[in-house]
Amino acid sequence: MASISSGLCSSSSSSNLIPKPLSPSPSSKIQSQFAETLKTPFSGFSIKSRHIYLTPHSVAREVPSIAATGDGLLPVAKKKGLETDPKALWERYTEWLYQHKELGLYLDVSRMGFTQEFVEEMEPRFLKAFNDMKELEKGAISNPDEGRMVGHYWLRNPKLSPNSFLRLQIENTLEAICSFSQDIIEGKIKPPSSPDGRFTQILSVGIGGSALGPQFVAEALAPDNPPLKIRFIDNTDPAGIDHQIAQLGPELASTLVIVVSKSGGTPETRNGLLEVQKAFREAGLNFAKQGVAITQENSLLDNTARIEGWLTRFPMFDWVGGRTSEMSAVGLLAAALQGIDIKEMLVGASLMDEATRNPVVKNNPAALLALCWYWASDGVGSKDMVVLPYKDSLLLFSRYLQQLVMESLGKEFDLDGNRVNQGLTVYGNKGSTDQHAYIQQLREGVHNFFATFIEVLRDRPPGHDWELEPGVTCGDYLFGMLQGTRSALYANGRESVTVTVQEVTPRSVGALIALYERAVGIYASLVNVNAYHQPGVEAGKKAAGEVLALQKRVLAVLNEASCKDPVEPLSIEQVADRCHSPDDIEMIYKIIAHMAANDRAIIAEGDCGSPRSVKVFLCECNVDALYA
Ligand SMILES: O=P(O)(O)OC[C@H]1O[C@](O)(CO)[C@@H](O)[C@@H]1O
Repeated sequence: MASISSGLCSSSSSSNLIPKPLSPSPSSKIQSQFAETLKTPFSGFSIKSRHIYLTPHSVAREVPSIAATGDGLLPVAKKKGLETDPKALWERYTEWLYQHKELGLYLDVSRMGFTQEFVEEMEPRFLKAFNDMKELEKGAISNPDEGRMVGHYWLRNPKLSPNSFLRLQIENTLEAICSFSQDIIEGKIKPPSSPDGRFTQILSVGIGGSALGPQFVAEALAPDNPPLKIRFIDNTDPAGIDHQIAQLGPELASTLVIVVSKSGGTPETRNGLLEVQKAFREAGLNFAKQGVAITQENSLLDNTARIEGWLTRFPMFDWVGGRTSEMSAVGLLAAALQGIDIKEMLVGASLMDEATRNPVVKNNPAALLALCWYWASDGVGSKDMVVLPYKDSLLLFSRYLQQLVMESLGKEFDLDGNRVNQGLTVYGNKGSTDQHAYIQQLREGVHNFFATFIEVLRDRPPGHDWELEPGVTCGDYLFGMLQGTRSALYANGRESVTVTVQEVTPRSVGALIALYERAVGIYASLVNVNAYHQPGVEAGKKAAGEVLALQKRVLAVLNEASCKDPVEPLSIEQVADRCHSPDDIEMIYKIIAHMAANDRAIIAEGDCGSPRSVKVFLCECNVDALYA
């Protein structure tokens, strides 16, 4: 059982990786049966020969090298211009391996096929990118469309802030997060009607950048028995919301609800809040005494929380974007309440920030990543990035990166107004689980990706490992799967990057976040797009608003017909005409089908499968609405 790190806001050594008790090893009989079932390791891909052949009674034998095999597919790598000679590959590996000693982090780009000429050609662009990042950190308006500074780097090093006002804001907020979480954990701030007088659960309501970071960090770092457990409402799916509330059950009384929205007006988050407030009312609880808001000053949410007298409010700064907000109150409050050492996260990020300011590409891990992305995708997103963390606790890293990378880089226009339709597609779950899902296609199918392996060297807390067959632990298999997949992909011409950390700790997670934040910033400069706005999301939001406005008109028309005596069922065409929206007929049909599926409309004739035959009226006539 892992215990929580004692000083959640201390910057001393972490970690939540307190050794778990040793689980008893299976009896020797079970062990040998188990070993039998594992006789053919790595059967999911074709590494039939390797230097060390992992069988239950392994004997090192002379076999062809992993790098040089992959089922004899080496020529494919060669044809694709990739280095294939094992010695030359080793040379390339050692020459390009980036190491951050203090963080224990490595970046291996040797399995990307970029050439020296390419690196040299990219030099001027990198010079510009480094300069852009420097200006950004100094407080330039690096998000020109929104007229905003971009300051997530200041969050982990407030001294860098362009003025002392911002610096104080950051420091005070951190201070407030630490003392508030301490008070909650120690029971100094209590829920009003909980029997044992302590908050036990967090319900975090937010979406996108206001959810993905906290979700990733909770999964990666929360101890097995955190002081407060966390749940998320990150959608406007009523069934999903009901599920979260039902799971809390009577613990709703000891749930701290954190509502997170930078803008304070995101509809999904507002809906989540209203649903949760309803659940509180129904349970006879006072929401305000258990509610916390994280939002920009004077936003709708901020004003609501202030007027209703919520427990407290934390600021979200104008100059921090949602997808880079993990080190702001958005990520830190939830993490601290779960007993995660947030100062260690900040130290990790700050160390990485320092390293990624290095103006020499080879010595700058974020620049190296950006170089690889550019190389693999021709600087136009022609290949996808598949992120494969080989560690269960990092499962959500790929989802987190998906927003960070795709919302930042996926842009129609560049900074000069040219239509470029830029982007870099990111997906992935975790290894070796994905070995048994989609890696088949990665190795042999359409070649439209490059991979990023995330490797964690420490399998388990020290002293807890055991050999499930002679000389081999469970973690060795995970390691073998990663290395084997990397080799097998490469042998078939599929490039990859490997990021290695020693352990999953607050420090390494902070560093990983900072590494990718900077890589995105640099890459955006390389391809000349604004990484810090998201105009494309607005189109969908606007269209959603229009659908809801149309639904109100449909309801009014149907209500009028349904209040007649006798009730007048209407065809879809009639509804569209009466709404003065004949061109929206398809949407009107969908609105009606949705209402019918939710018992709010009655299909009098026909069925939803044949739209033209449908005649519809409402379940109830709303007389008040007639005169509204
Ligand atoms: O924190 P907010 O303002 O609720 O926004 C949530 C998310 O919505 C977006 O603005 C996109 O719609 C993201 O960029 C952001 O992370």
